[in-house]
Amino acid sequence: MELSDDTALRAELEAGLRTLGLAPTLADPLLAYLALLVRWNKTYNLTAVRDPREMVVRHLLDSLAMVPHVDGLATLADLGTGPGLPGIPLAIALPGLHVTLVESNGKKARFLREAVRQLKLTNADVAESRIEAVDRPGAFDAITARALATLPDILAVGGHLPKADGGRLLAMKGVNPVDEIAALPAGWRLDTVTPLKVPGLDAERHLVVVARA
Ligand SMILES: C[S@@+](CC[C@H](N)C(=O)[O-])C[C@H]1O[C@@H](n2cnc3c(N)ncnc32)[C@H](O)[C@@H]1O
Repeated sequence: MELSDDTALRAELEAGLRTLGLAPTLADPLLAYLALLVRWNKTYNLTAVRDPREMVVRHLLDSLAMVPHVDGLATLADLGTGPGLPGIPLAIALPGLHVTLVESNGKKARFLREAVRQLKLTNADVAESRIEAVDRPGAFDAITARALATLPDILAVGGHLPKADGGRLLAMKGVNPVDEIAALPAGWRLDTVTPLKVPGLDAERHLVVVARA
């Protein structure tokens, strides 16, 4: 059965989208992305999460919980995006946002290019590169990263990418990372820490926003 025909999966995704205040019509492109991820994951090992139902919560809805914090930005770089998380769900939900998916692993980058092409995501591009080698200083309103590194380590490799005036790091974290916040490098300050409620997920989630000092 095609994933898009799995009515229980679709219902769970649509309910989650409603809870997040997002249009249930996003379920179609999101399920198309999920189908590609499930198919490629069999041979490419893109994510350890293999159950599509778990992917809906832990990948799609978790990424989309960021939407209110990204809405209104023009450019976002998703650092160490892996199979496109959170970047691809964000690009699907926010057509006015341009997302650059940064990933150094060749297999994952190949999947990303194929996903961008098949999903016709005109607002996303793939940078197959080490983050620290992305030569676009100050090009982005914000950078984001999920499951990549500590806040200081993310800034060490990607701190050159947010724009000089008002550029931010929006990091998805589990528990409130107080030790990482205390270790922020010079030139950066904590802006906000917002608990996120991901539909269907009990685990703690936080969005940490770090701004240029
Ligand atoms: C644990 S995965 C997380 C993937 C995704 N963000 C997620 O939440 O599922 C970390 C990813 O970052 C990539 N990565 C780690 N360091 C990197 C670097 N310096 N430059 C580019 N990609 C990097 C790895 O190849 C891997 O795909």
